[in-house]
Amino acid sequence: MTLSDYLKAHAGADPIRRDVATLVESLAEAAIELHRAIASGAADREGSGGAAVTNGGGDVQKVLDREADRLFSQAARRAPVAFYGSEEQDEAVVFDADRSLALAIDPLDGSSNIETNVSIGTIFSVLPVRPEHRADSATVFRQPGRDQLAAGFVVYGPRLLLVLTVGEGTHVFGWSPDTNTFAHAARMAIPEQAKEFSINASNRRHWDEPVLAYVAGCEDGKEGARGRDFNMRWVASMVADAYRIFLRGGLYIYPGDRRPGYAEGRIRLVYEANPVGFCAEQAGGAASDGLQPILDIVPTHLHQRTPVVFGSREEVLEFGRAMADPASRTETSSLFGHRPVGGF
Ligand SMILES: O=P(O)(O)OC[C@H]1O[C@](O)(COP(=O)(O)O)[C@@H](O)[C@@H]1O
Ligand SMILES: [Mg+2]
Ligand SMILES: [Mg+2]
Repeated sequence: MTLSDYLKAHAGADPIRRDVATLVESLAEAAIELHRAIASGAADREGSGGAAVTNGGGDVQKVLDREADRLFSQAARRAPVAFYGSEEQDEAVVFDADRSLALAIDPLDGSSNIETNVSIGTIFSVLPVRPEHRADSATVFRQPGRDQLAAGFVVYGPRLLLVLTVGEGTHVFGWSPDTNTFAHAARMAIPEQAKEFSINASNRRHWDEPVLAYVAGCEDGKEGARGRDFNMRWVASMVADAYRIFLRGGLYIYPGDRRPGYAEGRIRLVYEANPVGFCAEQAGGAASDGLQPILDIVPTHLHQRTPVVFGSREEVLEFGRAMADPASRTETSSLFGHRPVGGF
């Protein structure tokens, strides 16, 4: 089944679902274009002159970040998108407030890996536009992730893959260069148990006690309280870590830490944690900020950061227990260190 067939079957005669189908197809076309740009060596030309630019989040924008933003912005404009909120633009852009959808997007995820030929990606979240949003465009991206109509991510790796949920499970589609189409490959089911964890351990000295305690438990392996061994992986492209975790289980953790500006970690709620969280839940996994499911958080602004942990359901719960354990808690600064976890 092609992506197009899948979306048509989902949409039926429902006008909003048809709009979602049009948008997802348009994003998939832009992803193929970006894949071609990456494969052609555009990434190798990084740093070939021009002043460094930073986006609203303070991250350095690379040439490919801007090119990805241009491609997906055009794709959204061709589809029934009213509001376009991108990691690469300070403010949301209004295309036509009378249209039905809002798109929040991380056009290029894993930018630090661009020139190293490691998998990078695109993450997107589709939200409804209700009458109250038309008067004040800022409010449309304050909807909780639970309200998403569709979400997904593209992996530009050895294969070009699209992971998608429209609220009926999470599905992976693989692109074929022969037919130039995405074809359904599998419905994803994240294994309940994790054998791997993913965290940037170079930040260990900045972590709070509960995070230190959880990671120590994994590292202690069979000899420790967990009674089994864990492997560790960190690609530094969330899409690549997420796809591996969706396939074979595991836990991705980006906590708040004590570095200036990192009290709420690094990951953006609206266009990174929410779409991946929706895909994780729809694949039988879980996603939390340490206190509540990611999808229940009501965002305050487009570029808001959040601590995040997602992956195998049992391991997300286990992480939550470590966060709530008084024995591992101290009076520290970051969110995971302060907030009781559980009930997610
Ligand atoms: O550099 P760090 O701290 O390891 O963070 C890596 C994380 O940051 C991200 O690169 C953030 O995405 P961007 O490249 O879109 O800024 C994630 O993909 C990744 O998991
Ligand atoms: Mg990103
Ligand atoms: Mg990005």
